[in-house]
Amino acid sequence: MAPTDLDDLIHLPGPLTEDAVLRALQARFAANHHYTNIGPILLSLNPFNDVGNPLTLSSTRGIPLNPKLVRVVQDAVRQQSETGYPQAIILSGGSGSGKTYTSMLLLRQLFHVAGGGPETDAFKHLAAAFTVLRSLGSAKTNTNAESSRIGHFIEVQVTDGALYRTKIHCYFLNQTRVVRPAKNEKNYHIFYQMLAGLSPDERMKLNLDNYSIHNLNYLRHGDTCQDEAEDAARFQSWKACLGVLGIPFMDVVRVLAAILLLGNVTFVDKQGAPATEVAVEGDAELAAVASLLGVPVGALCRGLTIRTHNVRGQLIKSVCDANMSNMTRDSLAKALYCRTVATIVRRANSLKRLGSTSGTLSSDSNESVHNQAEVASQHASTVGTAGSKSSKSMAALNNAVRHATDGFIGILDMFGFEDPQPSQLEHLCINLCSETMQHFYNTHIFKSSIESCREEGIRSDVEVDYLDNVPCIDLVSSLRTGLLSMLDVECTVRGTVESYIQKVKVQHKSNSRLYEPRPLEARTFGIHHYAGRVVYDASDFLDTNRDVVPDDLVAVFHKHSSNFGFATHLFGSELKALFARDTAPRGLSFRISPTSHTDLQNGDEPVSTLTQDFHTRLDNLLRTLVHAKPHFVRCVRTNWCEAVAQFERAAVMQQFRSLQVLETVNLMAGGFPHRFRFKVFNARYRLLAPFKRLRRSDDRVLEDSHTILQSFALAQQSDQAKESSACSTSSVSTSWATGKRHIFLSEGARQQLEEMRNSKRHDSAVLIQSTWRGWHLRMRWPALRRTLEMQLANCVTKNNAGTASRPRPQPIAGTPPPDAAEKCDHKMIQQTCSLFGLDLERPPPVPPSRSYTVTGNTKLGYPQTRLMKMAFPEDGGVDNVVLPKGESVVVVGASHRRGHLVVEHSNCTLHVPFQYLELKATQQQRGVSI
Ligand SMILES: Nc1ncnc2c1ncn2[C@@H]1O[C@H](COP(=O)(O)OP(=O)(O)OP(=O)(O)O)[C@@H](O)[C@H]1O
Repeated sequence: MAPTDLDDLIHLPGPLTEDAVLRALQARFAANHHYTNIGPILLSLNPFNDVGNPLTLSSTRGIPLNPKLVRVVQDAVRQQSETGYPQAIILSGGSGSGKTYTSMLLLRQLFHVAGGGPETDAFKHLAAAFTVLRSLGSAKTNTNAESSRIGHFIEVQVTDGALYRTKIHCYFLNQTRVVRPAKNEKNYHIFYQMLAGLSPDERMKLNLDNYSIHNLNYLRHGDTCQDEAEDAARFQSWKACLGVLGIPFMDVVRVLAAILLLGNVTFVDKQGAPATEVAVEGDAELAAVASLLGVPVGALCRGLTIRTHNVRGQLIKSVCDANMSNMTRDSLAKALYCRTVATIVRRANSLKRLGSTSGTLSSDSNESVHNQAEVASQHASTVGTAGSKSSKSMAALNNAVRHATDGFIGILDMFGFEDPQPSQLEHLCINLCSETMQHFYNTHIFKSSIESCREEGIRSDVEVDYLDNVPCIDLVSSLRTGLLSMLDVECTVRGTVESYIQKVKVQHKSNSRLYEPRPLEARTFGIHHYAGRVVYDASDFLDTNRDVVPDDLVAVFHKHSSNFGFATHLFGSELKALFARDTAPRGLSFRISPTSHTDLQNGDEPVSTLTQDFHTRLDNLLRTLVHAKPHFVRCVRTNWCEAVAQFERAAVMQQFRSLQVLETVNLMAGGFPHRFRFKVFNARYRLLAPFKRLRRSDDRVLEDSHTILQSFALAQQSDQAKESSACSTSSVSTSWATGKRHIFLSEGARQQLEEMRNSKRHDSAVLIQSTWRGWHLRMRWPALRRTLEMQLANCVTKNNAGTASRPRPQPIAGTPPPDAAEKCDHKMIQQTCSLFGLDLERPPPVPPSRSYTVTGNTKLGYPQTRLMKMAFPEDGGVDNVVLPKGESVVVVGASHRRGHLVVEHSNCTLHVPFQYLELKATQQQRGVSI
């Protein structure tokens, strides 16, 4: 087999080595095959030939979908429908490896299969939400010009076979970027798009008429290159999409403009003045920010520079120094930004049931809806027989129904692993997330299969040695001694960065995952991650982790002093908690990121830190994922510089090692990566065994499993005999093993079983369909034949009269050409004919003419009296017998000529086409009702 045809790496011939895998993939890449399977896992290579795509649902419209991506979606939809279990398509890989690109294609396909396609309101709504969120949540980084800085999980809920609703869960927004984009990187795309796309009038209203990327502090310190035309176009579609979501455009841009202008407000310590005063540089900008946020400028200035302290119950006010004031200003900018994003996500998710506009599952999945009900009823019946109390079984039934119908299909596109210089606390969180996803993959693919083989005494031919990244996750996030927990403690005791680093080094001095980078610096440490080493600069760790805005500042947005409802709404929960008591402000600190109202009721301290919050979100995500069936898509970038179609072996190899591609190929080709409970195995594959040999009772499941496997082995032997001449060199195992509770299957065996199952189901479907079609056609044949004869007779008459020749039969308009795959196989036709005793060579016999006619709901026998609708024959007739128009004639029966009736008139017998004769209901001609 040519390497380019090798679409599953488990069939790689010869010894499985890193070099062989790389060579095969490079050959496929050169032939434009960017997707390759490793059993059920999909490996995607990013060719970078669409850099510059805004990566929204709309911008990926014209991209042809690879069949392998279609398969991933179809599998997820089918499995969700068959089992009722939620499904999660998990995309992983480093930054720039193509996760977002692929997730957009998958989401489009998911709508195509389960959501009624791109014309539904649900799709348009989600597409609009994505366009809005992409601009707000993506930015140019050193490695990716369209890097997602929000991790998201898109949940598509499917109920009763129809898409019920979509939900976007966003995890963690990189806040520091809003106020301090790293060197050569950019702030969030929306700011650049806004500056390029606002009309002069809008710019004036937003006080931005004299500003550009080059004089706005939050933008000018990063990369300032811009494609204005492109940004302006993106801004127009962003604006339109806000409208689709029903979010007032002016409200959002007022906040964004205020953030940009806040960056130009700088507090400096007054020279020679008492330490209690700071001066403002950028009064005009401060006034503009206040007017944009609808608050008095004095109140805003006080909110930024004055802090209330609660000293043993006594409230004391103090003036902050310039440094503190500038930090508060940055906190406000971050809070405004991430709360605006959160509000938009909430708004996008608030669409309730999608009503008539939602699509239904395609025919492939309709069958599955039926299966869901079956699964539910199976749950119910088991519970019903076992449970004693009816209420219990009712609850179980409800649960089962909910379980069967409330599943979702999710697409997870989290941030990719990255190593910017310097790496900050938020990068540590992003890399922890990446580590956690890698651990999830390891557990699902390697750990669970290796451990269950060991538990049930199954020996596999290959020993898979994978790298477990638990030590690294423990180092960062273990409950007491993890770096993040220690950081929380340091924030509580008001420690310093140096003391924090010192404590970390002492605590983890023997941990090989932690290392000291060279040259030695007091504020840095290095971590050996699964995807490489990263040096972190902890200078801002404590402040970033505290993540607070003082209540003095939040209080400014209370509706008493603010006339801009949107800004008040952004701090809604905090304002409610703050003004629930008489004194406000009273020295509280709130989180920069939005906090729920319930969390705020717990006391006067901020409920969590940035890293605790991140942890909680990650935990929630994992809780969702462990209940779902995962479908992994592993993304790999083919070079580090976003060059089109360039396969750099070193870059790919590095990612292969971190993603453990070779280990995965080894396991899939030679191990037992799949296991089924006996009952589940039987339910899925029993159609492969002879029906009569199966016991189909609960206590004989093992016996039935063996029977099925025997049939499978026989089929394998006959296949092998056929293929022996092909002399395949693939080393893929097609073996299985029976354990104590499970049947263990190699990937090769699973693929063969699935192939046989599909072909059996296909053959059976063809048999049923052809049988039914045969029966149906025979039932219609008499009428069909009469019509055809009539048409023939008419044509012949016209031909004889020298008029137009018989027209060629035309295809029925709109009928697609027959699909080759749908053609009945000849063997099947033979089987059907022999089943019904039909002769293959001759058409079915034409049934005799009926001895009655049907009018309305009445059967009327012969003879009948009818009226001539027009003269017959029109040309005078052979014996000069003419039936004039309006003449009453006696019809004695149906003619042997199709479509004609026999009329007795003046001792002559005439065969008259029935359209010449009108049936008149008379007293004498009463028929039988049918
Ligand atoms: N299959 C593909 N074909 C063509 N271009 C692609 C493909 N996949 C990705 N790209 C391009 O590569 C770049 C990086 O892709 P993308 O942003 O999806 O990566 P990512 O893994 O989501 O990165 P991050 O984790 O930083 O968000 C984008 O410019 C995208 O247009």
